Amino acid sequence: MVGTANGSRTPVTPRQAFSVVNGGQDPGTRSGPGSIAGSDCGGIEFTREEVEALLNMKIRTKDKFNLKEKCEIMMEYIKKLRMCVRWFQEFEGELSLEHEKLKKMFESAEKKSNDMEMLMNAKEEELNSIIMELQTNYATLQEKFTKEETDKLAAIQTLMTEKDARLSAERSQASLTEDLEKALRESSSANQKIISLNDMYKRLQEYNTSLQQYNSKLQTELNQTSETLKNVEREKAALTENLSNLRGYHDAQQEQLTNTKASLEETMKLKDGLVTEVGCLRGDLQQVRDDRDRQLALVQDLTAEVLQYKECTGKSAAELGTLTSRSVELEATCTLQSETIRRLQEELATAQKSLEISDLSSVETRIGYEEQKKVNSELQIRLVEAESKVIEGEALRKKMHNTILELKGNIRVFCRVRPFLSDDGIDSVTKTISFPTTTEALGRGIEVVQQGQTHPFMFDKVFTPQSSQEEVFVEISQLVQSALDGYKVCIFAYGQTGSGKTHTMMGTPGSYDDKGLIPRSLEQIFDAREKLKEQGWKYEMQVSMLEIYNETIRDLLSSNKSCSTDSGNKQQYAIKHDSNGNTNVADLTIVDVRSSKEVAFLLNRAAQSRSVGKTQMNEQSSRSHFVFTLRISGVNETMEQHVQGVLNLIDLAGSERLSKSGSTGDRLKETQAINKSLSSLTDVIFALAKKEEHIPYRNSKLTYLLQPCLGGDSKTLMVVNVSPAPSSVNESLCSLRFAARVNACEISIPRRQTSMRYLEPRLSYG
Ligand SMILES: Nc1ncnc2c1ncn2[C@@H]1O[C@H](COP(=O)(O)OP(=O)(O)OP(=O)(O)O)[C@@H](O)[C@H]1O
Repeated sequence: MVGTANGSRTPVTPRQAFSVVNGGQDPGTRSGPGSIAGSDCGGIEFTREEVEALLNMKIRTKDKFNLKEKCEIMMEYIKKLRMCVRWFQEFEGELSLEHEKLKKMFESAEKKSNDMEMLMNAKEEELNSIIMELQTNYATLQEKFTKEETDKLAAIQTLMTEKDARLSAERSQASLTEDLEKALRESSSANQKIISLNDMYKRLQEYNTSLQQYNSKLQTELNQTSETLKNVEREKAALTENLSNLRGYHDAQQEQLTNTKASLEETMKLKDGLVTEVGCLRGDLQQVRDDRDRQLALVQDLTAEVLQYKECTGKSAAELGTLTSRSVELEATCTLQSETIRRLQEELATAQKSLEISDLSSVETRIGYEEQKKVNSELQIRLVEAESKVIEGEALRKKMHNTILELKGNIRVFCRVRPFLSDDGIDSVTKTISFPTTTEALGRGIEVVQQGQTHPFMFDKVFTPQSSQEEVFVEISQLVQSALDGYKVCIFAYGQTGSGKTHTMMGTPGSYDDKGLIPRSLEQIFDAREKLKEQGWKYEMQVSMLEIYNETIRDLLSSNKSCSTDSGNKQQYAIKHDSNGNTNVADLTIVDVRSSKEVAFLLNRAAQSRSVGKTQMNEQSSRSHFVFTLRISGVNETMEQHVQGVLNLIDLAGSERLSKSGSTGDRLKETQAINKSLSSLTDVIFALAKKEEHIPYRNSKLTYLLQPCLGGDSKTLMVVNVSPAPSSVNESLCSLRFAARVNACEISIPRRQTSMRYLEPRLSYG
């Protein structure tokens, strides 16, 4: 389409233009070219078809020989052609103008487009950075979204639970409505009762007031009891001192008694000798007396005979002489014997006198002995009383101490020093560790001497090398018991290699007296379970055991050996904590147990799976952290109560320094992993002590696993084991310093996990 000659761009359809050329006639209906109105072409336009039609037009006349007509038509045709040519020229000029204009427009458009492109590039860069930012935001949002999604799922679950609860509440509401109606019916009769109840209410109010008074009295008494407790503490100190005095006195009395006994025995021996001597003398005397009597009888017989002879006449003087000389002889013998008898009687009297004296002294000694015995038994009774008072006072102290610690939320720390071993070297005489005996520090203090300098420490309890496994267990038994009451309990042994951690936790295999805390705790728990049965409690127990070796969790109860490491699958043994502070380790073998024997069997199995390495320090040194977990779930249907406790018993790997362990190669890697996790433990403890906002639990598997025990609401006890060897003094000092920091660390107050509902069948880890 082309424009009008004057440049106006009024559109003209081809038919219009054609009709103008053909003088308003349709070319299809016309045989010749149309005549042009007017002499020039101004305002007339030609279409391509019209131009072609004009060029192809054949001049036909009715009469072939009528030249005039032919000439006129030709003239007309030429005129049209001229008009067409003029239009064409004008149109061409117009077109070139248009072309110029368009060219200019194109150039300016091109410039604009370039500008636009530059602008677009800048814009694109800007947009790219915005996109990047948005992508980062998107990732964060995605993360948040996932978290929200998880929260949402949890919320949905809670909602479902609440929905169930609501439905049951609705059901109970319906029944309550029924009850209400019933109650309304009863209310009229109850109204009458109200009057009497009002009376009772008044009386109750009075009772309440008296109770309040009683309560305030109790409060005062409590304050007094606290005061008394302080007094008891003071008394205990005095008693302890008194006791030690009494012991000294008792020892002296005992010694005196032994001496008296010895002298009594000697006197008795002397007396026996004298009695025997007196017996002999009496025998001799009797014999002499018998002799004398016999002689006297003989003398009398003879005298009678003499008299008889004297009377008789026929007796000769010789016979008389003989008889007289015999009688003189006999009289002399008699005198001699009388003398002997007198002497013997004198001797007897002396012997009797000395016997009396010895009897007297023996009676005196006996009286002294009896008195001594009485004093001794009195002392014994006083000693027993004093000891029972000390024990009572100690129990009270412990209870108060526990309460204070529970209120303070501290991690409790016990320290145990093992005895000297033959492997500790030749220097067993130098004493680097001592135990102060002052009232304040008795049983709680320990002092380490390093390069002439004494470093004192105080813990909740200090066990000397003489302390038995039983004594250690007695101190933790209450803690173990509380796992049955629904508390989370965590006991872990810390210390350098060979300091006695495994001995404390496990004991010596096969030795009954040397059983460690783990077997003793289990025996206590299973015994207590039997006793609690009488009160309607039913308990279910589950055991799991794992070790963390080179920052990798191993399932020690897994029957599939190839599955016992998580190196291949990151999801396996993943540690997860839920919002209730419970911990679960994915895919960990959990075994239901019914007796301590079953657990002992599992402990044996775990011991076989444990990785044990050798270092220069300890032939059987364990190179991994061992975590024993007992989950306890108790139900009391009568009381409608459910408790869920956890007992975590942990034997940590040795805390020695690299230089001391002398490790190389794989052992070095192990030591580094152990040190990493132990230093993470230190970081966590220190962050907790400083009450920092961020606690780096995730820095190691050990701390992440123990998160609820360290910063949560569990009862936690650390046993720091120490070697008495002078060669280990630096390590001992490090361990004790760490333990002191742990002791000062406050965690939240232990919370009992108890509910009226039934809990999940798979109990949580911690
Ligand atoms: N209280 C103790 N009474 C008697 N012997 C003990 C005592 N404590 C430790 N021992 C002995 O000391 C040695 C080392 O103890 P143990 O293996 O328990 O140390 P450990 O700290 O567990 O070492 P590791 O870090 O290598 O596991 C053992 O032979 C053990 O029997």
